[in-house]
Amino acid sequence: MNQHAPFDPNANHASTAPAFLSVWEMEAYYGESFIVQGISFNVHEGEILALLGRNGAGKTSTLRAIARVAEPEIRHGEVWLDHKPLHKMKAHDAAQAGIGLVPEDRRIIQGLTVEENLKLAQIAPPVGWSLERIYDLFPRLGERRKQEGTTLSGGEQQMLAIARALARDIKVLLLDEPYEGLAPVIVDEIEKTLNVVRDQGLTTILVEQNAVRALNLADRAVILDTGSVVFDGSAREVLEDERLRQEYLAI
Ligand SMILES: Nc1ncnc2c1ncn2[C@@H]1O[C@H](COP(=O)(O)OP(=O)(O)OP(=O)(O)O)[C@@H](O)[C@H]1O
Repeated sequence: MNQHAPFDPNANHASTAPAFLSVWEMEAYYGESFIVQGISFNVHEGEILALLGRNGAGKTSTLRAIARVAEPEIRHGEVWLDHKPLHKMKAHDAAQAGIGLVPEDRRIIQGLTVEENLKLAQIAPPVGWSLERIYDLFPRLGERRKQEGTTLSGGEQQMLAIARALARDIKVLLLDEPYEGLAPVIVDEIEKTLNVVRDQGLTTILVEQNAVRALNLADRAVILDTGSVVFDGSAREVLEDERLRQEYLAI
């Protein structure tokens, strides 16, 4: 796309389905370091997009830029969510517009129970899933609703972090390495919940080191390498392309 052409959030960079979240020629910087180098990709409503690439490729930076947290700073390009210009917003407004970022460190609030963590997420409208619906999806959290959140196991804390995002009225879930450090059986449980979330129409961007797991779950994949998009297509295509897997994912 021409850099000077007016941006059309309905235009498609790589697919025929209408875009729900559009990243267009986004450049992002930490200070003077140019980390995300003018990337464009679309995410469609109700899909799981795996955002993959080697260490340092720029995956976390891309999620952070979309969520408009303090750094990295977007200095060129646009990000649109359901016709709203995220690139013009601060993190709080991006969250209000429907971004639900679950960072790698999960940020469970100390001194609060599971239920209090969830209720805190619902303190400002618009409210998302009810506690009842959340406990249906995550029975482990329902059983531990009175337990302090920081005393949960790593997998339970990851579930709480995802549940807390769902407790708000979000449109897109941004997950940064949700499987890190978790036993395969817990990863299975989290995958099941992500499938349910997709069935309910929510859109997810999944950044994950475990690329095989992510590709088996995702509908589409975008692969980054040194801050640029090197692949944008179906997840199955990546699984079937040995060269792509070896060159960019080392699998
Ligand atoms: N706060 C920061 N200040 C300066 N540079 C940073 C900062 N955070 C990340 N970077 C740099 O940005 C580049 C991309 O990092 P990023 O964390 O986005 O990559 P990643 O693909 O998520 O990597 P990983 O898979 O290892 O988590 C790296 O070179 C990293 O050193």
